[in-house]
Amino acid sequence: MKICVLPGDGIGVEITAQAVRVLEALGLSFEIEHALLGGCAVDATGDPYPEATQKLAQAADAVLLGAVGGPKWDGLPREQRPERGLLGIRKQLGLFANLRPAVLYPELSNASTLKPEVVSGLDILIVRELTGDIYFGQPRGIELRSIDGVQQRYGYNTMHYDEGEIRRIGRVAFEAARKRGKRLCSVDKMNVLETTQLWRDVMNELAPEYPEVALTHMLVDNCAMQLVRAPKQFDVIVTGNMFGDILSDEASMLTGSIGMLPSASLDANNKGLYEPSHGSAPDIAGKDLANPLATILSAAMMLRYTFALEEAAQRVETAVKKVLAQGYRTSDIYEPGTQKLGTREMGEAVLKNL
Ligand SMILES: NC(=O)C1=CN([C@@H]2O[C@H](COP(=O)(O)OP(=O)(O)OC[C@H]3O[C@@H](n4cnc5c(N)ncnc54)[C@H](O)[C@@H]3O)[C@@H](O)[C@H]2O)C=CC1
Ligand SMILES: CC(C)CC(=O)C(=O)O
Ligand SMILES: [Mg+2]
Repeated sequence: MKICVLPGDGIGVEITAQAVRVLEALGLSFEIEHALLGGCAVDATGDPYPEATQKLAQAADAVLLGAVGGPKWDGLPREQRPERGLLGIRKQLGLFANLRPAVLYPELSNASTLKPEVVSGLDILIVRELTGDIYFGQPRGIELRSIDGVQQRYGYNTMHYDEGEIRRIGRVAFEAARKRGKRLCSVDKMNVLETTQLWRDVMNELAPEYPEVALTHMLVDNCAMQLVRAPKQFDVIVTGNMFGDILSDEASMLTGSIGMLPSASLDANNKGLYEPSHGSAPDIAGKDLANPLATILSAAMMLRYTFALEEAAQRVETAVKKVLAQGYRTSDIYEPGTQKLGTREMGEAVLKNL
């Protein structure tokens, strides 16, 4: 069982260290190797996804990732940006299915930005397509063009999906809904974007194969509103890469913090990359303030999806629940009456409960 760990940048280093300790404490025979991705890789090699990392990631059964990016690298040419390394590994490993569970732990009811009665029992799964859409579409660029006789900078990106890409993520979402609450909401912007008209058509074509799942559709702007109005109406949400990126950050706050939202990015054979849904949080990096629970819960998803170690996954998830029940909190989910811990201490509290 080979795991490639890519801490990345900013808080990525601090939070993956805690998740690795948890994995090691399980007493399973993992071979764990570390490599560079993102800004740290640019600094060391000039490439956000260097060849040595590619080899390790391809040879591993699973990848555990922290986060990449930060202001230090913002001025670089687009191809050298840390985020290109992240898109690169997702594409190269064929990780088209991004599962982002937004689950409210009852202890965090007051940390949610919504009233406890609106979020109690919240359990949404966002299924985000991860290797297509406008994040990958060609052509793209910023160039000088003559427009209305004036030389101007012109920026452009291309949104596209083929029906095969939509069908395979649709199947993942229907299967997930079948195993859960049997409700699937497909989110698009079909009223203005042809790409997402196709998205809706393909979802409708798949529906007869899953008669036990109730498929509905929602425009993305309405979905953004409904998530904060009445989030419990959702069971599984399936959407494209960009909409899923945005909606999952929004959904994270219903659970108390983006530091609580794990993710699994899977290929067709459940080889996976596991990472928290947040970024490198430069504002708190290096201060021992970051919440490591999203990364630890991502490691639990790794145990479940890639290694089929359901019992070990549940051990980790139970340890996280116990830590919250014992009143331990990092700053992002702190409220009076609870005990504030740093990143490392929170990792230790999980370890003690394993
Ligand atoms: N998967 C990845 O590697 C991602 C990378 N990024 C990159 O990260 C950098 C920063 O992006 P931002 O827009 O600031 O998003 P961010 O997710 O890094 O941070 C947004 C806010 O959430 C807080 N936050 C994030 N994770 C937290 C945690 N575990 N515990 C406590 N608080 C946490 C941060 O302190 C910040 O206030 C950028 O370079 C961006 O491109 C952004 C999103 C995902
Ligand atoms: C490079 C970005 C697409 C990363 C991100 O925000 C995400 O995957 O959630
Ligand atoms: Mg994001």
